[in-house]
Amino acid sequence: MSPERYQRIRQVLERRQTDLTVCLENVHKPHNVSAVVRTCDAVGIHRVHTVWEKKYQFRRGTAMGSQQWVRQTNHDNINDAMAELKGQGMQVLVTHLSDTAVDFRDIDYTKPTAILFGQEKYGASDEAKAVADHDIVIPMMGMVQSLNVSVAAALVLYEAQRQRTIAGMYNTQQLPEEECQALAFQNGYPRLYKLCQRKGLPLPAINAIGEVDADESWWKEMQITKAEANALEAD
Ligand SMILES: C[S@@+](CC[C@H](N)C(=O)[O-])C[C@H]1O[C@@H](n2cnc3c(N)ncnc32)[C@H](O)[C@@H]1O
Repeated sequence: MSPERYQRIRQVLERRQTDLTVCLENVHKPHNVSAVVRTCDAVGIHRVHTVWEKKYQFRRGTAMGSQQWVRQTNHDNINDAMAELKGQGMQVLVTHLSDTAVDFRDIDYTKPTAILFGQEKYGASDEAKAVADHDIVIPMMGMVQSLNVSVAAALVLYEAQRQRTIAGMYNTQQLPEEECQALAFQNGYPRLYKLCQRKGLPLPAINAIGEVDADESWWKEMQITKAEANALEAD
């Protein structure tokens, strides 16, 4: 990859917010999942959590679309997802149309936060609502009862981004360096990455100008030379 592309990738990864996440509960329409994940990337979210009950599990592994920059953790059920997020010290917010819900702009998103969005037709489950720290709502003034889930996600996430920008939270790298290097290699050298995975080899480091920084034995085990690797990626 060119030094310019590597710099751009670094800039993105150094702004990733590991303590802000989204949980999609049975959000199953591919265009909605893709749209939410795209917004997550734009806001700097590193990882998205998904829960699909049995009838939606065909979505596993496919619904994230082309968004290879945002990591995904899939949970078998909502209780596991909630337990993991709470265990990470996150405040859990459930987006939910209720009279007792808090206006989404009144929340402090600079705290470690997980925001749950519910199924397109039925919304969030009772289990999710029961363990949430807050129900949050985007006030509705018109005739329609609710927004499209990806629109709701964009509004809430950009409020989080606004608050975090003011707090300077995009100025400090949160993502561990090892994870930055792994993502840079995976996306900067996709074919080499696949080969490396197939051979079960450790991921190499990337140097300051974006080159693969591996020793001779790694190249030998990959059965490819640096020149061949460059040609492979250039195709
Ligand atoms: C189309 S809505 C589901 C509507 C469902 N009948 C309900 O009562 O929750 C799908 C998801 O979008 C989000 N959403 C849509 N409009 C919202 C609003 N005004 N406030 C908060 N969340 C909203 C929620 O995550 C919701 O679960």
